[in-house]
Amino acid sequence: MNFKQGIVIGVANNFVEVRIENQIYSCLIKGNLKFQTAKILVGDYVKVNFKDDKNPLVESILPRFNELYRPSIANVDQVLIVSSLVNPFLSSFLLNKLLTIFNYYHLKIILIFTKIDLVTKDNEVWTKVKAYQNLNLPVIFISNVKKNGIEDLKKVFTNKLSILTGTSGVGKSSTLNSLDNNLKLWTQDISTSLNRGKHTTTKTRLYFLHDGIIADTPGFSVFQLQGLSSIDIATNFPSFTNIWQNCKFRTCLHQQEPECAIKKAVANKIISGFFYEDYCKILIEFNKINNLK
Ligand SMILES: Nc1nc2c(ncn2[C@@H]2O[C@H](COP(=O)(O)OP(=O)(O)OP(=O)(O)O)[C@@H](O)[C@H]2O)c(=O)[nH]1
Ligand SMILES: [Zn+2]
Repeated sequence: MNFKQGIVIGVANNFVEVRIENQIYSCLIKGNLKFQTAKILVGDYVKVNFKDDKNPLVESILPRFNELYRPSIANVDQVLIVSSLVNPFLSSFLLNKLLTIFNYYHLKIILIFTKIDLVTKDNEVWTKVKAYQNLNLPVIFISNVKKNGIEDLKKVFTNKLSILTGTSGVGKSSTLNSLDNNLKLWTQDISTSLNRGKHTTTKTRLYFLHDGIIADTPGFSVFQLQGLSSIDIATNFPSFTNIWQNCKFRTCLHQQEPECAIKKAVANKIISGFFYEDYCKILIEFNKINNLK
């Protein structure tokens, strides 16, 4: 038997692309794996059988340590959330949604603020940025124009599988290019090297640069907190951590309930007002979508 282990970097209808020792192979999937409920995901470690040189065959999936849906991806070490400070102006509403969902998944989060070259010292964005710095998450400021902060960024994703996410126009592609300006070139090489005719790969794809892996996952920008309950939002919202536990009721949604520790912390400015305002808006939106009210 000639087995090798690799990581799935792209999934198509009837085959997957697997990276094994710096090489990319398109592999067929063993029949019984196709019908399993736990389908192969990007990020999966798989065992590939090379007994037939032309058609390497994925024999089994190794156990996952986590998995996300929409986009589907397995074995994620950390999430890099990219937000621009200006152009477009930092959207705390979107950022807070992303933080809520990733807190819920217990993922390590790193905040990346781009376009620092466009922001003056007296810009009002700094008030919000300070509030994010108080969340005790790693924060990296970068400029893709002046190439500031890029070395710091390289360090955080070394030896990790990181998801890069953020809304349109915040500078995700520019950031990937700052990390490695050959990236675009050789990702094109990969897709043209697969001569299996027309195929539709899912949008999630892994890129290897320096000593890390980055997943490009456009799907997160439109997420609507699927899969979470209102209590999940109330307990995973950024800046509420370690405070909501003091609410009188375990099911407190921090609205009209008596003895709410979150509302008290907002009144005492321990939690910044904009966090609570965003939270209320997100809850209203969530209830509308779920037809609860
Ligand atoms: N001044 C300045 N402009 C930047 C910076 N980063 C990105 N930009 C510009 O912002 C615009 C959007 O950047 P992209 O990298 O395409 O953003 P994106 O997040 O990949 O956008 P989508 O592909 O739509 O998701 C481009 O015009 C970039 O040149 C930065 O650090 N400073
Ligand atoms: Zn409460």
